Amino acid sequence: MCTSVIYTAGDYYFGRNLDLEVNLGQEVVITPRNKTLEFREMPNLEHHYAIIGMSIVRDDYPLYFDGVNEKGVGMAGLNFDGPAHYFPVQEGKDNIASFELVPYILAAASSVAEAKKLLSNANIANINFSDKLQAAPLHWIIADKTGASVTVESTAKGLNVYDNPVGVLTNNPEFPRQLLNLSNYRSVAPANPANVFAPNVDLPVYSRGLGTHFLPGGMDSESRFVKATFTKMHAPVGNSEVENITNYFHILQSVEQQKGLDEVAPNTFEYTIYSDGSNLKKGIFYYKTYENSQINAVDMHKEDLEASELITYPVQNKQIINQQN
Ligand SMILES: C[C@H](CCC(=O)NCC(=O)O)[C@H]1CC[C@H]2[C@@H]3[C@H](O)C[C@@H]4C[C@H](O)CC[C@]4(C)[C@H]3CC[C@]12C
Repeated sequence: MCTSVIYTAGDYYFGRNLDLEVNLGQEVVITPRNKTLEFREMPNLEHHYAIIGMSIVRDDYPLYFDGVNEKGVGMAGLNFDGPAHYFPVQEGKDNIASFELVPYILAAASSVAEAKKLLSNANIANINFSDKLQAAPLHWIIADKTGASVTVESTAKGLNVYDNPVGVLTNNPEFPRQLLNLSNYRSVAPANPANVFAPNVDLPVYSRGLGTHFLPGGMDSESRFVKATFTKMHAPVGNSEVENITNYFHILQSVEQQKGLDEVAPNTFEYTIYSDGSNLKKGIFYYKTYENSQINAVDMHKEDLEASELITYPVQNKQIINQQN
């Protein structure tokens, strides 16, 4: 499972947890402005916005899991196994393969509004990257540096672009149901609750935090959607970049999947392989991994964004303990 969140704290931060049972060997990949982006059914883009994000690279093509562009638009693909449906190539439509969607949007959209325009005539085409890399059933969240956010879902009913008022995405079920489910948690609050349950009975406030007693804590997608939304909505605003990115990772960690808790096959466990968060205005990509609790950063503006070849940084996976004596 995965969780993706946009957090507002003066600047805007966007990223995700990637939860899976296997490490696919992703790296931090920068696609500079003059790297030609090829699309199967759409014209190639020789010049476009620069992109940074987590990706694997196959045949010199960046298969982004999530990323942000230099205009402050962020996008992530999350598992949507079941409802996801891609269609045959359709005449008269903008046919985009699912694996192309992140580079297609981030290359050309400078806002969520522009992303919506790019999607207005889109058909998510059922095209595999290769025989080995078949299309993954995904849905997507797009967010920008104004805080706007949409969810993109291609189901048997067609392509839906939903406004996302909470700026959070996890996995199934379809987005409108995830949103409606939040109503079940209207009474969850940071403060201890008043006794409206049985006002004539003495119900002692025996613990701090009773307002969150019914906050879900499961690994499942609905639970993570509720918990990440609640945590984000009440996250403090920091006074510095370091404070903000620290807060951001705490939001993601509220729905971290620890090893051993989510068995997806006998003795095989999904866990949070990495968490990342980018400052959408500054183009700085931060990440940590399950093994490495340190926050690492790659600043896209420290690279030659006019270049024409992909730039990659290996993920730092080694835990470095700050030995104090
Ligand atoms: C499985 C994860 C989503 C995390 C998640 O929700 N996990 C588990 C679950 O809930 O079941 C998705 C996110 C991005 C996806 C990858 C990207 O879309 C890029 C690429 C696209 C190709 O069509 C398939 C492979 C490949 C490399 C995808 C494999 C599946 C990934 C890694």
